[in-house]
Amino acid sequence: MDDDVYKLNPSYTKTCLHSSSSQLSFLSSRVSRRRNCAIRPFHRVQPTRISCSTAPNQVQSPAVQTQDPKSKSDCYGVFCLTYDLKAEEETRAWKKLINISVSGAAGMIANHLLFKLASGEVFGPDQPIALKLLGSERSFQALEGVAMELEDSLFPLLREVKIGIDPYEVFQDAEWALLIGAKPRGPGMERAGLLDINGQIFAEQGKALNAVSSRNVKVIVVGNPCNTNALICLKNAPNIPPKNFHALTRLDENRAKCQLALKAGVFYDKVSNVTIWGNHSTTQVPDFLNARIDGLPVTEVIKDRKWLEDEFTETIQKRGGVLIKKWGRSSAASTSVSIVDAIRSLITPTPEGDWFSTGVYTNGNPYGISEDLVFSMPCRSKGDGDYEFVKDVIFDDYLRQRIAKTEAELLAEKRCVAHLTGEGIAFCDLPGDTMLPGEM
Ligand SMILES: NC(=O)c1ccc[n+]([C@@H]2O[C@H](COP(=O)([O-])OP(=O)(O)OC[C@H]3O[C@@H](n4cnc5c(N)ncnc54)[C@H](O)[C@@H]3O)[C@@H](O)[C@H]2O)c1
Repeated sequence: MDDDVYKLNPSYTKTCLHSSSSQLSFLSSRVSRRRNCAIRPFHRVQPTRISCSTAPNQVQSPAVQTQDPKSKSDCYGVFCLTYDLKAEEETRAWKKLINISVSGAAGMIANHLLFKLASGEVFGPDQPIALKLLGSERSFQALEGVAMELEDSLFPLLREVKIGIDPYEVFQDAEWALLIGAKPRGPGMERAGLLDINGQIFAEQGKALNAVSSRNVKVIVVGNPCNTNALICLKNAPNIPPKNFHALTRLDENRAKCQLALKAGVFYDKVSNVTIWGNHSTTQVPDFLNARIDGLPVTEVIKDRKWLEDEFTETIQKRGGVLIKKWGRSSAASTSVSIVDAIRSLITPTPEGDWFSTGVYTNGNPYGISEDLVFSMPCRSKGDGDYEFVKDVIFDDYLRQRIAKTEAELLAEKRCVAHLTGEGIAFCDLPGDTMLPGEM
C-alpha cells in the first residue's frame, strides 16, 4: 500500500472511535497503540457513541455539553461518532489523515483559520484532517463553542476534533503545530515582561512538542513576540530539527506586496520576490531592493527612493498598529490568510524565480546574519514541507544597516530570555523602539 494513500476497504473491521480514531486513522499505524474497545463492522455503522475506556459497550451521554475541564482532550461531539462511508467512497483513494494542532484556538485569528483548514482550502480537497485545539483554562468554554461551530459546518474532510488545555495531550502526533495562543501585553507591562510571560508558554509548548508530536512536525509560531517565541520553542524541543520552526512574517510580506502594487498602479499579483528581513516588530525590513514588479526590479519601476526608504518601510512596519486604531482590534482575518499562505508555501513548489519570507533558524544562512536566532529571510521550497535559503539576493548599505538594526533587536530579545532557552541568566537591555506591529 502506498505510504501516503490508504484505500478504504469494506472488509476491514474497526475499533470504536473514542480518543483520536476515525476510519482513516484506524488504518494508520497509530491504531495499534489505542486502547481496547469493542469491534464494530467497518461500514454502514450506525452513529452510536461508544466508550473505549473501561466499559467498552457503554453508550455515553451526549458530548455537546460543557466538559469537565479535567478531561479536556477527548474527541468532541459529533467527531466521536463513527464515520459512515458512503458506497462510492468505499473504493476511493484517500490521503492519510493529518494531525493539525492549533493553540489559541478560541481566539480571533483561529476563528478564521480553523474554517479554512477544515474546508480543504489549505491542504487540498482530498486531504482529510484532524484538528486538535489547545485553549487556556479561561478560554475553555469558548473552545467548546468553536468545536460546536465546526460540528455545525459539516465539513466532509474534518474527521476528528479534540479540544483541551494540556499541550502534552493536544500535541500528540501533531504533524503541523500552529501556535497562535499568547497573552497580549497588559497595561503598563514592559516588553521584557511580555517576552517572559509568553516565553514561558512557548517553553512549555516546545517541551510538549518534543515529547509527543511527530518528529517531523512543522511548527508555525504566530503568538507574539513570534521570532523569540519560536526560538524559545525550538530550544525546548531538542528532538525536533530547528529547521522545522517558523515565525510568521508572511502577513508583513503580503502587506508589502500590496503597498508596492498600489504605488506602481498594478494589481498585486504582479509583485514578487518580496523579503521581510528580521523581526516581526517595527524594526522589520521590507526589502524593496530585491523585490520585483512584473519581473523588473522595484527600484526601476518606483524611482522615488525616498518613498521606498521612508514611507513604504514605515507603512509596513506600523501597519498593524494603524489597523488596530481603525478596527479597535488586531488583524485576525488577514493574519489567518497569511498563515494559509505560509503553509501552502511549504507544501507546494515555489514558482520559478520567486521566493517567500518566513522567520527561520539562522544557522547556515548565507547572508552573514548571526547564528542561533529566528530571523525572517527569503526561502524557497520544493513543496515537501522543507525549504532552502535563496542565494541570489543583493545588498546595499541601506539594506545592510536596516538588517543590522533588526538583528541587534533580536539578539537583545534572546539575551532577555536566556533563562528560557537554557543559556543562563537573562539580561534585558532591549532597545527603546521595539513595539510589535500590532501595538500602539
Ligand atoms: N505574527 C503575526 O503576523 C501576527 C499577526 C497578528 C497577531 N499576532 C499575534 O497572535 C496572537 C493571537 O492573536 P489573536 O488575535 O488570535 O488573539 P486573541 O486574544 O483573540 O486569542 C488568543 C487566544 O489564546 C489563548 N491563550 C492564551 N494563552 C494560551 C496558552 N498558554 N495556550 C493556549 N491558548 C492560550 C487565549 O485564551 C485566547 O483565546 C497574539 O500574540 C498576536 O499578537 C501575530
